[in-house]
Amino acid sequence: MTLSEDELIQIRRNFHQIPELALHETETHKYLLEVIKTFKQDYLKLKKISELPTALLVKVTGSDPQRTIGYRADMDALPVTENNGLAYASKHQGIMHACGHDLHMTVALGILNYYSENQPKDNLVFFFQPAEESESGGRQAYDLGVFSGEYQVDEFYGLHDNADLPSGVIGCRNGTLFAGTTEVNVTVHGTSGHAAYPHEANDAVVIAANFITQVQTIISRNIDPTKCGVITFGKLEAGTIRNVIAGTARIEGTIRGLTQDMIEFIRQRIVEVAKGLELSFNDKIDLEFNQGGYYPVENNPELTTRFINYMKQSDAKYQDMAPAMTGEDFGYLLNKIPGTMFWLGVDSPGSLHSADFLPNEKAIEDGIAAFTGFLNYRMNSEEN
Ligand SMILES: CC(=O)N[C@@H](CCC[C@H](N)C(=O)O)C(=O)O
Repeated sequence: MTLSEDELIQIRRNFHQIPELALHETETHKYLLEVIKTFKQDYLKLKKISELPTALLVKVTGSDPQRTIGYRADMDALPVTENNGLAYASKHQGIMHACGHDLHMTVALGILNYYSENQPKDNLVFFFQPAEESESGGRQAYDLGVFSGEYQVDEFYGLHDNADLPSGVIGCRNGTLFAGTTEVNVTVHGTSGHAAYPHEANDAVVIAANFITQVQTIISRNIDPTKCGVITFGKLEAGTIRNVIAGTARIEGTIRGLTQDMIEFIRQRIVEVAKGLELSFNDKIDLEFNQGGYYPVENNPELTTRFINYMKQSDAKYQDMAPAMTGEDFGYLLNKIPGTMFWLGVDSPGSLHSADFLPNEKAIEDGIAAFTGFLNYRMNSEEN
């Protein structure tokens, strides 16, 4: 049975109530299986990955396959406490689908549901991917070799919802769509002591404050203003009480650039700033960098031109986009397999990753219609 709009919205709300952090998506995985079991099974084949147990691959066997087309939907949520007063709010304290992966999975299920009823010409592989926000689930799956044999994918597609685009609008661009990112962890080792005797201690809070301010000058003073770079420290922890000088501080952040060269440049300058602070404060600063699979998201020219041309002449609402500084480990998959990532507008009052993120659920149907329309054209048009 084809899922109705109300059923799809209910599915998204069910996902919304059970958000789980990267690599812990067990309830989500179980619910995905529950939903997929209600679909007609004739053309479907499910594959689990023992080393990545929350992931799920679903193959739809084509009637006369020329190729295998992959579609990825990410599954994980964020450590954010929801602030929307919803009847279907998160049941998991302090965790929220603040990046819309509940909606991504629902769109994927809608597309899968359609092709479970209407056998596609080409083979399709749906990849429900854990750990997009951290831990690089896409990269892990690829490196485990899951996209091989009958799950080998010739071209890959995936969407991300966009809070600022009108609901249902498809946004895309050829070339770089998203930045590459690298996670950075900083541990400042000072010496603790009494608040009244700062000269006998080495205050890690003061060093951390200097580190953060100096590192921000990399963006404002070291990079060409016409090129894009971002450094954000989203987490800072130090100390235990007001009258004890903190001996250590821990800072966690992310650096971003539209090219790998920019990421490398920012990384190198952070190392230099840390060395300078070690000299001036006589402390020790440990740095850890981890790019994982968060490569710049590079859309394939040929496939993306076809995708954009289709969207422009179809019933879909389409908008050309500038590159964004969001990251995605779909960048790793697109580095290995050609494909296209695109935005789906959800017109949310709160931004992505905020406690107020609230996508317009009407976008679910629009996303399904736009992408199934594209797939039917890709698979059946003479000129392809
Ligand atoms: C779409 C989105 O918001 N993605 C995340 C990806 C995180 C990458 C990595 N963990 C990092 O923080 O650099 C993003 O924050 O852009």
